[in-house]
Amino acid sequence: MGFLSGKKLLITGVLSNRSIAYGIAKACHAQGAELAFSYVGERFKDRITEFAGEFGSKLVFDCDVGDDAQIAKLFSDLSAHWPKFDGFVHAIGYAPREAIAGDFLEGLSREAFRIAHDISAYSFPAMAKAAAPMLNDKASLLTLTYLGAIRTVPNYNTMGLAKASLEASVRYLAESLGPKGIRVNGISAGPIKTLAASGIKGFGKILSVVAETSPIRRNVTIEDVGNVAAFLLSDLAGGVSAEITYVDGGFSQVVGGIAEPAA
Ligand SMILES: NC(=O)c1ccc[n+]([C@@H]2O[C@H](COP(=O)([O-])OP(=O)(O)OC[C@H]3O[C@@H](n4cnc5c(N)ncnc54)[C@H](O)[C@@H]3O)[C@@H](O)[C@H]2O)c1
Ligand SMILES: Cc1c(CN(C)C(=O)CCc2cnc3c(c2)CCC(=O)N3)oc2ccccc12
Repeated sequence: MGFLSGKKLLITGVLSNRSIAYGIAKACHAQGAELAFSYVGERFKDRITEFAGEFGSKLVFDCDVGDDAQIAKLFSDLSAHWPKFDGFVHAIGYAPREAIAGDFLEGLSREAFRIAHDISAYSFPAMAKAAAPMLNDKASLLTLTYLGAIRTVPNYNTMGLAKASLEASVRYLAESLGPKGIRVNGISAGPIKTLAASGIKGFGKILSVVAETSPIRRNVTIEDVGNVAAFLLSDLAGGVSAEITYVDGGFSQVVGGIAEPAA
């Protein structure tokens, strides 16, 4: 009997078996959770249906979080299977490419800023608002953020601003939903080679610097993130809310460039 037995959880953001959301789904399934999935793009339906099958689930829904009607439809369709459920994972992030490369100001535009904040930040409270009437007490909401929200990470640029907003939404959602017994948290994950990381200039360098600098002297994996996510989604974390938990091997706590590189 896993520590998520009896929990019904919606997982967004599974795009490949390297997705952080895939690691989270795997860990939650291993602890006995019942899972549902959302994805974006009809062309991925078969792939996501296959992933869901790996986790004993047939519940897959197409939802572009940039469209309020699709968010509403996601939860009305889900309610046909799950009148009530126990939480969701928001593993969604996007900014136009020019907004996450090169000089911050050169890549800055009102449209790129709007899109980054709409998809990467607004979508989390928007999903929470739509899901709230269906959430059991002791439900748990979780989003994924990055160090670039609080520290300047070269090239992360407008995504850093969106993640700062996302992290603030964790605190305000926790305040709004807490009286209903619902907890809201974030995981700030270290860099992981996923599709969202592909094509990022200098990503390889970021990975190697982190592997050399972080106290655990390695990069984190989607399994590392998945295990902490499963904990935060469970009643074991009943006393944790409005919190950003770092799953980055301690990297964010070390002043770079001073420690001896790993032997
Ligand atoms: N990979 C990393 O280094 C890293 C580190 C810290 C945080 N994160 C965050 O983790 C989360 C998951 O990203 P990932 O690294 O697993 O990459 P990924 O590409 O596997 O997942 C990103 C997901 O966002 C989804 N998405 C994008 N636009 C969407 C939209 N309009 N509607 C619905 N879904 C949409 C994609 O379909 C995809 O499933 C993101 O929030 C990302 O910012 C990633
Ligand atoms: C780490 C790290 C990441 C991974 N990460 C934490 C992320 O949050 C990735 C976010 C992301 C958002 N939008 C897009 C893309 C990635 C690539 C494809 C695209 O067109 N748009 O991205 C970086 C960008 C610059 C510097 C570091 C990083």
